[in-house]
Parts: sequence; C-alpha cells; structure tokens
Amino acid sequence: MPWIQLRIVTDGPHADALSDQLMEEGSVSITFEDEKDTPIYEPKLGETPLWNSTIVIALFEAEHDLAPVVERLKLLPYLGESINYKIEQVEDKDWVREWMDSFHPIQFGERLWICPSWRDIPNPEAVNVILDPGLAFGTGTHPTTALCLEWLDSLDLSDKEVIDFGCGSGILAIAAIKLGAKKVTGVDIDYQAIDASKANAERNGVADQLALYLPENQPQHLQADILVANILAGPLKELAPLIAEKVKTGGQLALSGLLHEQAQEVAEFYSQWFEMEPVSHKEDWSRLNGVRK
Ligand SMILES: C[S@@+](CC[C@H](N)C(=O)[O-])C[C@H]1O[C@@H](n2cnc3c(N)ncnc32)[C@H](O)[C@@H]1O
Repeated sequence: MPWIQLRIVTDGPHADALSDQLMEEGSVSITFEDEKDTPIYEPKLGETPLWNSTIVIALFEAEHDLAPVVERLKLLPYLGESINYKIEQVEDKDWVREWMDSFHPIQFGERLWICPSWRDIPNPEAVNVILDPGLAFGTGTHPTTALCLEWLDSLDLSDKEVIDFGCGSGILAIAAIKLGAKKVTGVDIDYQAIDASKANAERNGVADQLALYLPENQPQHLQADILVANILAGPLKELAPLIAEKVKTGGQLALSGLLHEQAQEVAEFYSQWFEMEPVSHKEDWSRLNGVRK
C-alpha cells in the first residue's frame, strides 16, 4: 500500500499532544525524530524522552487529503500560521524484509559466529549462535556487543559460570554457553529481552543451561567466575556494588556500552573492587576489563 507522511517541527513539551491530534486525524503511526543531533542513548523503560526541537512524523495512507489536516493544525496555538511542515511520499517497502536482508552471519574472534536464524550457516564446524533478536537489543552488529563477543571468544570458558547483566536478545549468554560455559544467568529489566533470550536459548538447544531473571527475581547471593554487562555508563556506575558482589575473587569482568570519554571515569570507579586492565576500543565505544580483587 502506498503511504505519505507529514513531518512537523515542534518543541518537546508539545510533541505528545501533537501526536494525539495526528492520530485523531487518521494517522496510522507516529514517530519522533530529533531535529538537531542530540543522541539519547538509552531511555528508561516506559519513558519516551523528547528533544527540545522534535520532528513529529505522521504516516497516512496515500489517498488521505492532508491539506485540510494542515489547516486544522494551524489552529493549534503552539503551531499557528507559521507551522513548519513537509509532506513526503514514502517508498513502499517491506521494512521487516529489508532489515532481515541486511543481517548476515558475522564472525567474532576466532571461533564464534552469530548467524541470523533465517540464513544458512557458513561454517558448520565453528561455534555458531543462531539468533533472532525479536524486539530485544543484540544482533552483534553494534560495536558494544561485538566488543563483548570478541572478549568471550578469547576466553577459556570451560566449566565456568557466567552472568550476563542486561542480556537483551541473549546473544552474549548463549555465545558463552556455546563457547563452553557450564551455566549462564541472564538478567534484564525488560521482559521482552527475557522472552527473546529464552526463545534464542531454545533455538540453540541450550535452554537448560540458561537461567533468566528480571532484576527483582534474581537470586540474592549469586556469584559467577565471569560477568559481562553491556549496558551504559550511568547504569554501570549505579550497579557497580551489585555487579562487584556477583563476581568471585579472581573472577573476570567486562563492561561495555561506554563511550571513549566515559571509560576512564568508570574504570576508576570500578577499581575499588577490580584490578582494571587496558581499555579496548571499537568505533566510538570502549570495553573495560577487570579481575576481582
Ligand atoms: C545494550 S543492550 C545489551 C544487550 C546484549 N547483552 C548485547 O550485548 O547486545 C542493554 C540491555 O540491558 C538492559 N538493562 C538496562 N538497564 C538494566 C538494569 N539496570 N538491569 C538489568 N538490565 C538492564 C536493557 O533492557 C537491554 O536489554
């Protein structure tokens, strides 16, 4: 079906009201875009943070007459006659198909491959993780995930217990099991991540080695030989005491999801509990490693 979209610039506080108005006008979906370039790295669950200058994009069926819609929007006091808008044709694409076509098997380190579940496995002899991320984060294409996968591949995980804090699609947890870990615990605040991790563990035949928890349900005195957490600098600092107590003395830590400029500060903070090692980098992102004192 062909589509058109109406793009309107407004200020952050009015974006929600404008979105409601556009839905009433018959829009089938609304998205928000930053008019400038101010990244928001990870909103809290249930929050939709908005930029000061937000573009509200409303999708309509192509035959929808947008001229009277724009006239009605001009009556809104926060838009008025000087409304800043644009009407665009939208190319008719199957977006899910498009994304699936762009995701190919990728190798990490020496042994490990992440293979989308709808593709052939290029090397059946390798350690292959078959993945469908569903609605969760974690395909391996993001540098923060890649940094963790390369690190896991470099370790001897035989008989080790691992915690994956912020497990998303389960990509790191399942990679750890396939690389030899005896048991992995995945924790995530998002139930969609728990669902995706469970489905991926079943897809890989390792569900009995992966325990999954929302943070409030996680076992209190759980400790592991290895903990990997790809979250973000803010939560990693907040969670530091909890993360530290989950790693056995002599155990290994990897923290990812940090921008270069944040790495030093987070490393200093974690040095209360860990002997920190040199930082690893990929594109704008850094990974910290440490050994529990
Ligand atoms: C960047 S994704 C990483 C997913 C996957 N581990 C990977 O490396 O691709 C971060 C994940 O951490 C989860 N998360 C964020 N804050 C958290 C917290 N305080 N406790 C547990 N999980 C959290 C998010 O829901 C998300 O699934």
